[in-house]
Amino acid sequence: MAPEKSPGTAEPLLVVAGLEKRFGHTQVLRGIDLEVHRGETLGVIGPSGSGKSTLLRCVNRLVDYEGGGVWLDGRLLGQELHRGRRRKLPHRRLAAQRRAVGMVFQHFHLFENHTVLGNLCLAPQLVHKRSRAETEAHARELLTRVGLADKADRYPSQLSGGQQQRVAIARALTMRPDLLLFDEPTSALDPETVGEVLAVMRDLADSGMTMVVVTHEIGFVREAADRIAVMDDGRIIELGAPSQVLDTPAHERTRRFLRRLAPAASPSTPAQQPVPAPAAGAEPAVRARPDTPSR
Ligand SMILES: Nc1ncnc2c1ncn2[C@@H]1O[C@H](COP(=O)(O)OP(=O)(O)OP(=O)(O)O)[C@@H](O)[C@H]1O
Repeated sequence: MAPEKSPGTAEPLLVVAGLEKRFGHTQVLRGIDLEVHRGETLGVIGPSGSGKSTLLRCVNRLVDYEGGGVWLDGRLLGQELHRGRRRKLPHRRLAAQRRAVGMVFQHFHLFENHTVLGNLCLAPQLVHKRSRAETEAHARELLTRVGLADKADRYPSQLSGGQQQRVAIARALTMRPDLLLFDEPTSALDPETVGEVLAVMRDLADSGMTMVVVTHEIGFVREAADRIAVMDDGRIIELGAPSQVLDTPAHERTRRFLRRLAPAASPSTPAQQPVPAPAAGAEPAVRARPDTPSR
């Protein structure tokens, strides 16, 4: 039985303990234990269907789970104790908790009939009730951070996929989240725009944002992640430093997964060229997709 208070004394920002998730009769998560510390970037890799996206969706409570728990900054997310039993939080309190966890999806989900600036201002204006000027100033600051200061008045359809995803990242940041989750943020992009999105993510990681990144971009996690978790069949089978997991994997299933990827990911191949960080206010340098899974 998972504890009601976050386990351990090191006070990680995110604690996942004993997480179990089923879809119908299919057990998708089989007891996930995970801690992510403040400022840490955790990469999550693994074969298709191993439960990576479901893990993220349980963390930000897009889906319910059957066992275990998720704690952010020591608080059990989405549930409360009532007469000694756990029960779901009322919607309003759940929504408030969820704001602390930003999420960037594979698809950008931008509002097509709003400008880039409008997309960034919608949620903060509704939720924080800040002045329009203050919200816009923060949005423009974030657009500069993702290298799109000059695109504030464009509509999403006027941007490339990579630029739209950078807007989606900036939008996630408007709520000033404590934790940012990325669910395969580059897998829907044209190869030529993948690098610019990875560069923005790298910049965020360097700035101390706490991030969990589900990705097949092994070159990115090798460089940018502090640790990598390998998922297989609903379990974390391996967790460690990128060099340890990618170059000397302990688990045969990790070795098999890495062998199926492009050579750049395979154990004992040299690290790739670093992902360029974007200069403030400038378009991040574009680079080719570092590796593509051969699934
Ligand atoms: N809403 C759902 N209803 C039923 N089954 C689901 C649902 N979402 C996911 N699954 C199943 O859960 C398992 C894990 O899916 P999940 O998307 O978490 O894996 P993944 O590791 O992220 O895969 P991929 O790398 O292909 O995105 C799969 O067998 C999937 O079919």
